[in-house]
Amino acid sequence: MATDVHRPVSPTVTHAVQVEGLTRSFDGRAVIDNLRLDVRPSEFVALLGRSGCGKSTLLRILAGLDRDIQGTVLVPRRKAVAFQAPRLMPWKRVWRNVLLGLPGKPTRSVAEQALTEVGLSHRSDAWPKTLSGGEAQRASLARALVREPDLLLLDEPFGALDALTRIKAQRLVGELWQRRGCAVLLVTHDVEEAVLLADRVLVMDDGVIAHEQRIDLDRPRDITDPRFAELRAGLLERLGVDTTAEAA
Ligand SMILES: Nc1ncnc2c1ncn2[C@@H]1O[C@H](COP(=O)(O)OP(=O)(O)OP(=O)(O)O)[C@@H](O)[C@H]1O
Repeated sequence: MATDVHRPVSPTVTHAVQVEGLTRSFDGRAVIDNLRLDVRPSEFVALLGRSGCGKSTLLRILAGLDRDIQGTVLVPRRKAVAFQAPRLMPWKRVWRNVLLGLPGKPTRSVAEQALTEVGLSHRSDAWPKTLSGGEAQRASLARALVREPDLLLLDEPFGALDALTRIKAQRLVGELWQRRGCAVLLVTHDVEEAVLLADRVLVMDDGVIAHEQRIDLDRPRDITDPRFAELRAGLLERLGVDTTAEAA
């Protein structure tokens, strides 16, 4: 019999995420089908996969936003999620958005600290509509950080940003991860981003983790390193992208 367990675990255990036999169906179709996934504490894992393969569904389940599942999902109590759309409340100033939903009565200084960490303290009093795309995304990251997560779930957080802002945001997330030491699960469409940031890249297909690639390159990573290009090409191939034209 399948178990339905979605409970927080102590962050001192050997896993930040432990998923077994996870199945999620929509209208009788299993989008996630008996999936197994382990993420170690402090590990940075990137999740790739063709559009519609179930990446966001998996992330929502890990975030506790979808509990209509079969299987076992163990995640830390302290977790936070940031989505592609920053989801800021337009009627609250940036610092109040950062504290939104936090339990207790957090002081402004808690928000200020997180905003400083993402380089946005100068926009603390601003209204969300006055922020640039990159600033709004950093506010969203600050909102995740004030939760002091043991697990940070990122769903295409840089997807809507222009190329330069995206590079800066990627660098920021890499720095935050190294400083905070939390586990990160990053859903992305960008293979280069995955190889740049992750310890391990997973490729999802047919409702399971179909492929796993460890990235054993020193940090900060050099995208001109031939080994970087090799890993990138291997993953693109796994995703069914023909890279021969690129190589020619
Ligand atoms: N609430 C829902 N009701 C019905 N079907 C859903 C629901 N949520 C997701 N699905 C379906 O589940 C499948 C996986 O969706 P999901 O958003 O997880 O994919 P994804 O891999 O994140 O896609 P993308 O990369 O395009 O964001 C899709 O076929 C989607 O239509």
